[in-house]
Amino acid sequence: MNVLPKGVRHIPGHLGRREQEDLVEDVRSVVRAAPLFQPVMPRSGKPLSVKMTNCGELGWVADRSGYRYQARHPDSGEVWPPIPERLLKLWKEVSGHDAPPEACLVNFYSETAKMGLHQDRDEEDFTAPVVSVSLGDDCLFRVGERDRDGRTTSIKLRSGDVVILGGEGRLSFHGVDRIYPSTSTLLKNGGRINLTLRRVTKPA
Ligand SMILES: O=C(O)CCC(=O)C(=O)O
Ligand SMILES: [Fe+2]
Repeated sequence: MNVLPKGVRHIPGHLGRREQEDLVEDVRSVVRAAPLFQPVMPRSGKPLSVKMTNCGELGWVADRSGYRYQARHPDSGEVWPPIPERLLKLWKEVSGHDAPPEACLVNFYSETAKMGLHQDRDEEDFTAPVVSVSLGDDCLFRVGERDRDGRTTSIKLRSGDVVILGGEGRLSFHGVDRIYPSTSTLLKNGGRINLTLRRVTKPA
């Protein structure tokens, strides 16, 4: 069995098939209100391989001027749609944190997409965990420690799995090395959706 770094929790199969299907419907409504956009690397402008959107009071965006949270969609200028009730419920179940999430990033991975090793550190406050949900095709998820050169462990994430980075694991480096095409029947056109719930602002 893989030993995960301290503060990193993997809950395989937390969501059953029906719940996953309901979440996909929720994501579809979010995408209708806030279409997927193409994030790019700051400075270089090189596109990331994932497409993104958000729901919640704040959304995470990446463009030539940097990585940040903002209240509006970068293309349409509209506020983000609210975080679906189902995800607020999940946060209550697993986060161990009183205050609700402020941001939910929706990442869409095609069969060839990946995400380089990084820390989630654009938030003002790290006392709340990061809670993330996988839907659709399996992926190879890599997670390490607080420094980039630390030991890393790789685990397969499947549809319905939940990962929590909290406490000592809140700033663990992590990334997605690959997607395993056609491993799930959840999404009609294949690929993987990741939903990442975070608190952004410091408690009042
Ligand atoms: O897709 C995943 O499982 C991880 C996504 C992620 O790390 C992020 O959006 O910051
Ligand atoms: Fe991340």
